Amino acid sequence: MQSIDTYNFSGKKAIIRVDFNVPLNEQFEITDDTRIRAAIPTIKKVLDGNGSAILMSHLGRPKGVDAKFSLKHIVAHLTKSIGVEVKFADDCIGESAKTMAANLKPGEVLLLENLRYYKEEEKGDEEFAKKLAGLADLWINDAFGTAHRAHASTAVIAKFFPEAKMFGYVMESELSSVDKVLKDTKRPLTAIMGGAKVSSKIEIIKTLMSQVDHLIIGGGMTYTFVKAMGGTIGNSLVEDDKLETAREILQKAKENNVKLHLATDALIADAFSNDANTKVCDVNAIPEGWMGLDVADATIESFKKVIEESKTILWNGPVGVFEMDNFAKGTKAIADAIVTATEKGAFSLIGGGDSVAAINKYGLADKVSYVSTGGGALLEYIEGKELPGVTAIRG
Ligand SMILES: Nc1ncnc2c1ncn2[C@@H]1O[C@H](COP(=O)(O)OP(=O)(O)OP(=O)(O)O)[C@@H](O)[C@H]1O
Ligand SMILES: O=C(O)[C@H](O)COP(=O)(O)O
Repeated sequence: MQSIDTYNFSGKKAIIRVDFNVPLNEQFEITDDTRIRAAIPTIKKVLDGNGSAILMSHLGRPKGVDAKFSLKHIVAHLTKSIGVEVKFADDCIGESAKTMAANLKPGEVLLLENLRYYKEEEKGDEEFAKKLAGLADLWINDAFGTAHRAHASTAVIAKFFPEAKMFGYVMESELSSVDKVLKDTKRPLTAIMGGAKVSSKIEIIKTLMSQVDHLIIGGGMTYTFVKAMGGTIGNSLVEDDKLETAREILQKAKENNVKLHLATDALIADAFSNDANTKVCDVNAIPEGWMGLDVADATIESFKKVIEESKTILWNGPVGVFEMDNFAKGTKAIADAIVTATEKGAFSLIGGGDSVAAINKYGLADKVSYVSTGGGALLEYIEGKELPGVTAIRG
């Protein structure tokens, strides 16, 4: 396996798979550039070694060519972040990309247009991968956020670079940070799972039950558990077809001696709006027409205590609708408690688009041990699944 630290990039063109799938607002401005900032050291390493960098990524889930998903929206921001003018090819394969790549000089950077404008990317098409590979001398995979996808640019392309493929620094640090949580765990290990994607996350909770000491359930996830235990949840978010899974998890917690912490009180609202009427009530007794949108004070206190006594912390998913100021208190309190634990020596790992957005919003990203660029990829890696983007390099 080649290493980015020792490879001689001089005069070479590196095609780097990055994950620049960043959130954009209506004006196409980047609202969280964590993924771009993370990729800079890899790009600079190539440039400083007298090589040139061809960057390729997807953005969103376009169905064919769609200007809304063009990577041209990030060119200016990227130029500023790298400190080198980024050239842009309005196609990722074809004549323009080929010519621009061929003319690229050492120290220069070229960004290719959205890979997902071609359905061949997600299909893992070999011919498409070959065309991408033809632009460069070596392949660096630095797209941890997309490492769980077996796509042309994340995995299939590897076969065209048997002797010249390597991880970038994002991949290296993501894998070693997660490995640290999984293998070298200081206990107690606490996982905090919140957010809204109950069905995709409840399965990973099942796996986590054999790894964690404490499991804190927050956010929209709460109400599927409360209902499974016979509580009344009003109009709160719930996934009825996961009630049985929730019961299995409760049972597994008992068997594995995992301390499962569920909210006891909730801040409820009569509409999904920052202006809704609110009140605090017992989490098991939410009236019809009301929904739980944040944890309330008693829960915050008990969650805080568990977090602050933990030695390893994994956080995925906010515990309330933190985008609305009136329902952000719980998520802010969790972030603060994680910072306190980290200051006391705990290792804290934060992953998932909205959890990372929350930690950035509160200016606390530098005060936790590791902020992951992965959402789904991080969860799949923790679950113990093989990531195609990792296998493509490591074999
Ligand atoms: N009680 C709740 N009811 C409804 N939505 C909630 C509740 N609590 C949190 N949420 C919402 O959950 C969303 C985030 O959920 P999500 O599962 O996507 O987490 P994430 O951190 O982005 O992880 P990933 O990137 O892996 O998807 C936020 O938009 C937040 O408003
Ligand atoms: O945001 C992500 O999780 C990655 O960029 C992967 O995106 P995808 O879920 O559309 O494949």
